[in-house]
Amino acid sequence: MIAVEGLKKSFSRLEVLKNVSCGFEAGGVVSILGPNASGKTTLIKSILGMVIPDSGNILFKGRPVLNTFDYKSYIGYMPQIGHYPDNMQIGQLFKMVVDIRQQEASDTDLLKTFRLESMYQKTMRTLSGGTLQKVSAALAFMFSPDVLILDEPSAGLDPLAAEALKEKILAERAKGKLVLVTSHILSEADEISDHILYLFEGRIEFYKTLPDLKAETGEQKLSRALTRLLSTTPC
Ligand SMILES: Nc1ncnc2c1ncn2[C@@H]1O[C@H](COP(=O)(O)OP(=O)(O)OP(=O)(O)O)[C@@H](O)[C@H]1O
Repeated sequence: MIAVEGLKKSFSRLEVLKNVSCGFEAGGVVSILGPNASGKTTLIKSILGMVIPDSGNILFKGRPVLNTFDYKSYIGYMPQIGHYPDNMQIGQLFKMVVDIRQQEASDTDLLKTFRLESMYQKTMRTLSGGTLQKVSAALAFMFSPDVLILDEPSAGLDPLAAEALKEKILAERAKGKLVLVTSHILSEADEISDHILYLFEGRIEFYKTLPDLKAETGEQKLSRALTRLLSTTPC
């Protein structure tokens, strides 16, 4: 579905992605893990065309994405922190997105689960951080995209909302969707992931299936498997 080939990106003199190559297939959840500043968000923003790499290629369904836009309609993106117009109401935001897409929402599960419809009159600047996250999540899933890219999706969500989002991710994966998730919450990654991609200082330290990772380390939990595997690498 997505191929990343020899991706390099620097911000001034800081090399953030150092020759990253990986592929992501449909029908699975890939958790992109790694310490702060290891390049996780830069990698997903490169896939989304929000960061322009210095070199390397990104292919979506076999076609290079650089300077193209169409492929983005197949991707639902939930940013780490959603930025929306301060004075816009939640209802206006959803209407605006539907108008821009010229397409009715085909998946309103999270709108209902998070009871956002009852908050349509609230303006974005009055929302709590967690409610903003719920809005971002509902938007990401709204048009039933083939690929979901979720940047620390449960950060700031209350436990029930985080659980609901996890269930939604698993339901979409069961439909054959590809879900890329960055996270620092290992228990959550343990429950939802098919693959773990671990970035360290802009390089892929490893990219393995979760069962392989556990078998290789002899551990049952992802957190312990990572500790064993990365005992010489700071987390
Ligand atoms: N637009 C930018 N300009 C300058 N530096 C940037 C920019 N975007 C990211 N960086 C730097 O690139 C490095 C990697 O950032 P990135 O957000 O990809 O890390 P991350 O692995 O997602 O981190 P975290 O786990 O903290 O979210 C950091 O040192 C960050 O400060």
